[in-house]
Amino acid sequence: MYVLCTLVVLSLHSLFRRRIRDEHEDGGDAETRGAGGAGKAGRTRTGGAGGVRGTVKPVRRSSALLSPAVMFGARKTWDIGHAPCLQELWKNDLSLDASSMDFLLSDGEDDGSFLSLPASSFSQRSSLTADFSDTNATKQQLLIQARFRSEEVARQLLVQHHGLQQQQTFRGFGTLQEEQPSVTSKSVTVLQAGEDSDCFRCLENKQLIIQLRTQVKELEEELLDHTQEVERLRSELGATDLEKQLQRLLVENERLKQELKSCRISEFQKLDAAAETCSCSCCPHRQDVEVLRREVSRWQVQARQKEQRLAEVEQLLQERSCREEALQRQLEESRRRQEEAQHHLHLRLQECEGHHSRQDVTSSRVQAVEAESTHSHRVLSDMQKKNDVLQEQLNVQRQLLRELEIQLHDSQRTCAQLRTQIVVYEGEVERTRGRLEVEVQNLEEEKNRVIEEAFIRAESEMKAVHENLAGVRLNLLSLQPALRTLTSDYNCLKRQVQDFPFMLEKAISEAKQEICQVINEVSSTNQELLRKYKREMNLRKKCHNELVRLKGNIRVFCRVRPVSQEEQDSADAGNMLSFDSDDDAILYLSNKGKVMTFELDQVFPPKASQEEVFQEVQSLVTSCIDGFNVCIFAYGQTGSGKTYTMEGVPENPGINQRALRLLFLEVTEKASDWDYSITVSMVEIYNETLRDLLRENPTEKLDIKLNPDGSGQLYVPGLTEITVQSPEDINKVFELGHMNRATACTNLNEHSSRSHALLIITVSGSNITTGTSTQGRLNLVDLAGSERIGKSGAEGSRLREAQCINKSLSALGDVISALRSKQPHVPFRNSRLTYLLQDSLSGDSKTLMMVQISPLPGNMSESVCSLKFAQRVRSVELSSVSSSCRRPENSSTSSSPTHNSVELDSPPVTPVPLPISRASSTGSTVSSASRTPSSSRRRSQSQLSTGRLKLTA
Ligand SMILES: Nc1ncnc2c1ncn2[C@@H]1O[C@H](COP(=O)(O)OP(=O)(O)OP(=O)(O)O)[C@@H](O)[C@H]1O
Repeated sequence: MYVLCTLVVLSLHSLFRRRIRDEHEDGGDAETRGAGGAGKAGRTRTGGAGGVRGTVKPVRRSSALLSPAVMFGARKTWDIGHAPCLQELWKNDLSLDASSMDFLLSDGEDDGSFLSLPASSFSQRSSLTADFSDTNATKQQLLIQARFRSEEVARQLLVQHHGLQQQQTFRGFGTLQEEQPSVTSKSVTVLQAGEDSDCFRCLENKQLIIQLRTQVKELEEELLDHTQEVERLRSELGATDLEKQLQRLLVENERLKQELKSCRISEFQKLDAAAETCSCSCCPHRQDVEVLRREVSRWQVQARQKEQRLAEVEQLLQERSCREEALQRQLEESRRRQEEAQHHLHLRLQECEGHHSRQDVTSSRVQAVEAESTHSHRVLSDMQKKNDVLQEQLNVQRQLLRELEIQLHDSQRTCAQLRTQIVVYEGEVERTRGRLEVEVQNLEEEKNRVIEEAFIRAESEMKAVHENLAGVRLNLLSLQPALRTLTSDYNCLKRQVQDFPFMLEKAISEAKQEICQVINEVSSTNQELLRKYKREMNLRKKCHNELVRLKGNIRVFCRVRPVSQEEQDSADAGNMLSFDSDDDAILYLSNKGKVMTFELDQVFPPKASQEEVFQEVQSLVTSCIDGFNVCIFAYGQTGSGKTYTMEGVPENPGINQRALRLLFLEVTEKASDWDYSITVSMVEIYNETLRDLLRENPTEKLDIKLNPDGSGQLYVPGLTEITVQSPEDINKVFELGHMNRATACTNLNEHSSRSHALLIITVSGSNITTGTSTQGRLNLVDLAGSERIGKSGAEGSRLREAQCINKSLSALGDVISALRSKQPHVPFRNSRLTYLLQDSLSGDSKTLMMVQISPLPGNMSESVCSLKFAQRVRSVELSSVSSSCRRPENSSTSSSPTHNSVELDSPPVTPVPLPISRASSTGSTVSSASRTPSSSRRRSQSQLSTGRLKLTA
């Protein structure tokens, strides 16, 4: 019966619970439909209860689903249907996770079994769930407590239902004994009583449902109030002290940051203002501003580092605060559980004791009933068994109580440890806080210091800026009148600019007229200057000509070569030649006790250098640039130094190279006004044959012809002319000439002394300004050595060479004599040499004969001959016959040389018997035809013998 009643009660309980759950689900769904996740949680829980009721199905939930709002819709009670499972779990010592715990908490409707959980419990549940993940030990502990609680609640429910059944049963038994004493009737009564009881229970259950609903609503309201209250308290009280401290620090930090930022901004603004005010590069404040900027940037870097450090410390503090908070929550939870456990244990103990006392009462009643009925005996025995079971349960409960006490001790110990840990953490937090405060203090001091420094600097800067500003204002005040003046000027200029195009046009036309006028003036001035220049040039030329004329168009120099070392060893040059220390134109020659005096234009002693010789020659060379024809030739016996004087040696060049260098120098100096070109030709006359030494085939003979252009000039057809532009070109030309001369003759030395070598330099110039052009020619001649045939005893080809040489030299002497005596006829055609040099020996040409003398006594006779020849040439008195009277031979005769004149004017073989009558004794008016060689020779000899005679015909 008891079992039947229990089953009925349980089925009713299950039915009511399901109905409540359905109703609650309807409300919960309505509530959680908006909450999404909560609705899902409710559905999951329902499915679990309706589907697999007998198994523990873990459902994972997030901590968000455990919020009070969500938990409100799914109020937690102990599900009695899970009791066997819990027991089984307990027996198997299986651990439950948070989801299993959540699953085991389901709806309930019994007053006694209903475990009302306030909102604070729900809120703590989230922390409980969070604590599960902290440590396994804590989790296990909480699971054990949950098991205890579930077991305890299940047993309470069982006991309550059981007690209710017993009471009803006993009440039924009483009624039965009063109305129907028989056992059968008792049974029927019991059944009737069961039906009444069912009706009663139905009504009672309905009331219970209504009460429960009312209670649920009240609890909802209460929970809502609690939640609001908690929120309000939290907002009022704020967080814990640590949180408050942290918050305060954060606020302080923010404030400091803002302050620092504002200080920086103000400082930058001040600096920028100072920099803008003092924008000039030379302002000394600019450097200070730069320094301040650098310092501020350095402090910014340091501030950033401090901020980072502060953030790290804040983070650390926050972490520790969280940890401390978690520990505090853990401690609170532990305390709360401990109190709950104590409370439950106490209640259960009381209940057990009450139950025990009730059991004792029941036992006494049972014994009384047993005495009346066997059935009662059976019931009594059952009750005794039940009592035994309860006794056992009581023992188990006591055992559990002891275990719980042990657990309580453990919890207290854990609590103490946690407190110690909290104290440690608090100390650490305090230290960190102290450090932070010190750092914040330092930072603040640093910040204040920087701000003060910056402020002081900014103040000084501002002061300076203000001063500058005052100065600028003063300047502005002083500038205002100037500005007014400038404004008026500007307006005036504006008007002028507006009028500018017309003015410009007018000015341009005026300028054009002026320019035209100036150009005309300049042009006329130029014409005048050109005219004057030409006149001056002509004057200069006339002066030069007059000077040369005064000096003589034909000048005779004498150079005595030094005695070489070998010659000094072999012969004594002694006193044969001597010089006048007062007059450099006198040379004394003692021969056989007689002293012969020779007066020339210039005498160069052996010690005279090439440079000294050239200095006397260079005026003639420069005449060539002015358009004069110049002829310089060296005359003398073999070995007297002709080649040395004309060509020189590489380390000491002679007249040829120096003349060309001088020409280049002069031409370069006049390059601004004149455009000159210099051409060079080299020819050789050997045995009256003309050869071009700059040709590829130098053996080819050349001819001399009259220029077909009608100028009356002679020219050599096919003669090579090389334009030289530098001294290097000259060297190349000389090398080529020497090479060809060597190619033409097998015995160079011998041949070279037996031929005349001519270097012909033509200087053509045109004046860039005037357009006038000039052309001058410089003939530099290295004559062959004169030789006395009788003395040398030459024969054959040697004799022919000597005859040719003497003939040409004699012809040269005749030409020079004719020129100096201004004879109307000059026998140029008597030899190839004179014919070639005709242009350079006639007209305004200037001629220089360099007579080379050997100082050796063995060459005395040749030296005397040469000197006599030079003396004779020089001593011819200048004629007053005008140049117009002097006509070249070819101007009156044919262009080709006539042998008649050669024969007529040809001198004797040796230069010594030069026809004196032709050369000097006849005078300028005497014709060559009237001269008698014998008389002139005698006269000359007599004059020469005395050494005093000067021909002054
Ligand atoms: N002024 C001088 N100073 C030094 N040495 C000289 C001088 N004059 C001539 N000599 C030397 O005398 C020698 C003969 O001179 P050079 O050959 O010039 O005579 P030359 O008259 O040209 O003979 P040739 O008619 O046979 O050609 C050379 O060795 C030369 O170096």
